[in-house]
Amino acid sequence: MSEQESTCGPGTGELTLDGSVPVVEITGLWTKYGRTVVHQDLNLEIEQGEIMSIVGGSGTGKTTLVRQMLGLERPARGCVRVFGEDISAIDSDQLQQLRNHWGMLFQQGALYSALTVFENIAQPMRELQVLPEDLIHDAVLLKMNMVGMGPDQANKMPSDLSGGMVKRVALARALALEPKLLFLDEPTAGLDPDLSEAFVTLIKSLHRELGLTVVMVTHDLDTLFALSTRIAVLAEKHVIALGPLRDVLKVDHPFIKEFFLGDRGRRALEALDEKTPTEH
Ligand SMILES: Nc1ncnc2c1ncn2[C@@H]1O[C@H](COP(=O)(O)OP(=O)(O)OP(=O)(O)O)[C@@H](O)[C@H]1O
Repeated sequence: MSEQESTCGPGTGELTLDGSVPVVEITGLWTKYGRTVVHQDLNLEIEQGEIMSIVGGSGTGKTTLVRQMLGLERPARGCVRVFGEDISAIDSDQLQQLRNHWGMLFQQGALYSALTVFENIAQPMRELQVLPEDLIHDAVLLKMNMVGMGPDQANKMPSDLSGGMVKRVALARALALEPKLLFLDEPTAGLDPDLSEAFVTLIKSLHRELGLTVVMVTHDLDTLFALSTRIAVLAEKHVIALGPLRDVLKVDHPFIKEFFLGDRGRRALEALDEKTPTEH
C-alpha cells in the first residue's frame, strides 16, 4: 500500500448536486500521523439537507475529518467523496468548482480585519472574477439581510463589531456563493448564551430556507442539540454511534454517557425538552 491511497474507484467527473448521491460519503478511511492511527476504517455518509454534527473526545480526529472533506488533507487510505467526486483525485479546476458549492464558518480567522463588512462578504464573489459590481453590491446586501444586518452596517470594520455580529458577517460570507454545503466549526464558541441562541436560530432558519446540508463540529451541547438532525460520535478511531440524538443517547459507551448524560448534558437536554418536547 502506498502512503496515501484513495480507494474510491472512478467517478463521473461531474459534481452531483441534486441529492441523488450522498453529499459526503466516507468509506474505509484511515488517517495516520507517523505511527499514530487517528481513524481506522471509518465510514460516514451525509445526505442532502442534514445537519450532521461530529462529536468526540479531544484528539479523536473531528477537525481532521472535516479537513479531509475539504480536500485540505488526504487520508492514508480510503475514500472521501463530496458531491459524488473523489476529493483526492479531482484536479484544481474541479476543486475550485467544489469550493464554490460549499461555505465554511471557522472558529478563528473569520474575517479580514482590514476589510469592511461589505468587502468581507463580497470577497468570495470577487474571486470568481465574473460577477459585475452592481450584482455583487445587491448580493452582499441580500446576504447581510439574510443574517439580520441592515445596509447601515456595510462600511463598519470588523473591530467595530460585537462577537455575535462578527459571526453573522462570517456566516454571510460563507453563504456568499449560495453554497449547498456549509461547514461550521464551533459556530457558537465565544458567544454568550443569548447571542449563541440567536445564532442557532439564525442557522436553523437559513438551513430550512436554503435547503442547506450542514456539517458541524461543536462541543457546545445546546448548539448540538438544537441543530443536529443526526450526530456522529467518534471514538476508538471510528464512528461508534450515528443517528438522531435520541438514538445516540441509547448507545452504551463511556464517552456517550460522560458527554451527553453528565451534568451539562442533562441540563441541555432539559432545556431542549422545554423548548421542543416532541422534536427529538
Ligand atoms: N498535521 C498533523 N500532524 C501530526 N498529527 C496531527 C496532525 N493533525 C492532527 N494530528 C493529530 O491527530 C489527532 C486528531 O486531531 P484533531 O485535531 O483532528 O482532533 P479533534 O477531535 O478535532 O480534537 P479537538 O476536539 O481537541 O479539537 C490528534 O492526536 C492530533 O495531535
